[in-house]
Amino acid sequence: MLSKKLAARLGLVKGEEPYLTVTLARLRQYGTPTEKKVILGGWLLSLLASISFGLLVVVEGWSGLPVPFGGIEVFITIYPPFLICLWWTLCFGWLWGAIPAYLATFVLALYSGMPLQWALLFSFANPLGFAAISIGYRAIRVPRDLRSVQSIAFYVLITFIGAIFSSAGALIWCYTNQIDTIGLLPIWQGWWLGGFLQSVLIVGPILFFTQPFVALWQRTRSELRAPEVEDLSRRILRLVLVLVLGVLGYGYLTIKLGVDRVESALEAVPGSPLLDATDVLTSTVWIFFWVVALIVLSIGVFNYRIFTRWESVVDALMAELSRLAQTDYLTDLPNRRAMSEVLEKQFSRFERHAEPGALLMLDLDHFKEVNDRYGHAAGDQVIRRFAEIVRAEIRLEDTASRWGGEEFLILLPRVDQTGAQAFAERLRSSVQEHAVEHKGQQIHYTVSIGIAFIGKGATLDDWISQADDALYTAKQQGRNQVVMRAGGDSDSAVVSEDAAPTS
Ligand SMILES: Nc1nc2c(ncn2[C@@H]2O[C@H](COP(=O)(O)OP(=O)(O)OP(=O)(O)O)[C@@H](O)[C@H]2O)c(=O)[nH]1
Repeated sequence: MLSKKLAARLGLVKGEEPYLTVTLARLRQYGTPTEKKVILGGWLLSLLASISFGLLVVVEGWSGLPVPFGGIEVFITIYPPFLICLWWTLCFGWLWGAIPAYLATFVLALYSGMPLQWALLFSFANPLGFAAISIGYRAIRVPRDLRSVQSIAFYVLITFIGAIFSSAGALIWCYTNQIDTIGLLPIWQGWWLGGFLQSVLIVGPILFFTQPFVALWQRTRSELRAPEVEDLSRRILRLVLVLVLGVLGYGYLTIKLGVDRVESALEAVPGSPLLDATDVLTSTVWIFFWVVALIVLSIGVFNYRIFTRWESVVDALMAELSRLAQTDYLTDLPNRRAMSEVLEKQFSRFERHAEPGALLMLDLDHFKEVNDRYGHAAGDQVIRRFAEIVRAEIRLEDTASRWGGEEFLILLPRVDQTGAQAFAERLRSSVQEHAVEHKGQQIHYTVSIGIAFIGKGATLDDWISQADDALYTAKQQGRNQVVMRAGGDSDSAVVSEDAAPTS
């Protein structure tokens, strides 16, 4: 996954404002009484208003305002349920808008005499448009507050696509009302244009004033949000498909309905020289359409390929960056920052499941002398060799880190005192036995080890400082030895001692 910060800075896919959707189940579980009252009450009111307005549209015969568009008079529909439900979709999530939109249209369709099976299908038109819009905002996380060029541009694009999908209802409406393709053109044009204009001119300003408050509230109420399950490239792929289908569907219907209209008009004048010219024109328009369709498809595929490539490059870079930030450059062991995270996890496992764990603090003895006598490069080599020995000794579930300078910290989870002691002793003697060769010289060195166990009531810091104390005792007692300290117990026990020269 992409780093949030980086992607936000790029302003491309994970902006500051993800499409936060509130789920009903989470609202019931985690919502405050006021939130439940305001949101559920508001939504139920919206549902009632949508159904009532939907019925009014049919009862009052609001068939749309006639407006000249593209050479014909189209009937721009005003459909209040669309406005209300689009707002809910944009601010709370698809289901919040889709359910009232579906029910409002369903009641309207049945009232106007549409057969049940067609009404069931017809009512999906607006939810379909809303789905396209929410897919868009899920993939491209531009804010919905319409306070920037980017935010407005995306809103206009995605509501256009949403309007095209929603206008699928016009096809069913005309079919069930036996309106032929000639009559379908002005209705369909008016349907999508109406949806689009309502989105931009009415819902847009409402969104401008309300969305910042909704977003602010949603940001602070993360427990109400639906968890995100899909990865980014799937979301982008869905958006590309929706855009391609929307644009092609729009182009296809516009041309098909326009051409049908011309052809039927020409049937009335057989033998007219216009027929030939129209044939040429329609064929040309269709060729143009298929060429554009191919171009739109290729651009879609191409953009998706660029995106996935970019995402995998960024992912690899981020993984490498995070590895570098967590790794010690000299030994390749986890560094102090990484080890601190591991320790916190182990400590919480101890607190929750009383899972035992031993912490070993190790320090190379008289290391200053090694540096002074053989040089800093030799000292580095000793540190590297020591890390190799540690790596060879630990199990898969253990974590060894360079805590700083010539100090190391090793965590042995699920280990008892005997096991920890045996491990430390093995390590200590292995170091003693393996001299480091540097420029033909044998450098002998030793290590002192302090062990501490997690104790009840102790904090993580206590645990680390107990290991440190044990190490200090080991140093005090002559170095090259292991000192173990049980959790919470201030008594330390020397478990091994084997003084040895450092060179
Ligand atoms: N070569 C090298 N030396 C380092 C590195 N990090 C720390 N040191 C050196 O390690 C030495 C640590 O010295 P001290 O803290 O005095 O401890 P010591 O000489 O090991 O003595 P005791 O710990 O008491 O046994 C210092 O000279 C540091 O400069 C490193 O990455 N490379």
